[in-house]
Amino acid sequence: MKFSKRLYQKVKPVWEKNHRHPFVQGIGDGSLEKDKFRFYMIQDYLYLIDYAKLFALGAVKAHDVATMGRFARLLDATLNMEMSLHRQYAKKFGISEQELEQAQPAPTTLAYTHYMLHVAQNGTLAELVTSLLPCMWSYHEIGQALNQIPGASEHEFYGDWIKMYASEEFGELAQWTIDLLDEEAEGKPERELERLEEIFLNTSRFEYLFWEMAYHKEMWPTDD
Ligand SMILES: Cc1ncc(CN)c(N)n1
Repeated sequence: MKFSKRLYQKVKPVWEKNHRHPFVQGIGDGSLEKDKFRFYMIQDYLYLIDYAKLFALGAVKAHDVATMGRFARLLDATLNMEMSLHRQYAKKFGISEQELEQAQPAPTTLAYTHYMLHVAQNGTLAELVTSLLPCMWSYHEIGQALNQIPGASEHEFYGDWIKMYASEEFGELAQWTIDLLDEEAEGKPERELERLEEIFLNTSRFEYLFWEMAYHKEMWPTDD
């Protein structure tokens, strides 16, 4: 069995909870309150700034030029494809790019990105890829599921979000990352595979916390 399949089975209950989350369901049926999406979009923009850095670290840790090139492509796609969706939504909300970048990260955003950056800076290439994979893989899965709901991808507000994450282009990037992890995991001792499982579970749990944070618009408990 491919290692990615083993990981998928391990986190299935968490990913199912993500699919059922009211924020995700609300995007799918168009009922999500816009102020929740606005909060999410700003936090997600900050999240993606740090997330993009993981690909730069991946290029540093890559063993060959072809893999470096793939990480460069992922970095470019994050900054110029995925984040342009966020910039479009920001425009709809009347938020400038400068305001977006100067926003304050919520505790969950900070905790999630800092966990991945810690793993990426201190761990192996396999650990780095494992930490960033639930983000890409689970969003593509969610995008595809929501895309099956009649009319969802044509929704005047949330349709663009669904189309982006369901897209073939996004799916190819996710698949390349899955394949890289399967190659990197091959021949590793069980002790190291268990460490990868733990990382994959942690970032899958962070995905759930991120939906929760957005749904409840969670910031620091005090304003100072
Ligand atoms: C929190 C989060 N997780 C995943 C993705 C998809 N790259 C995202 N934009 N934001």
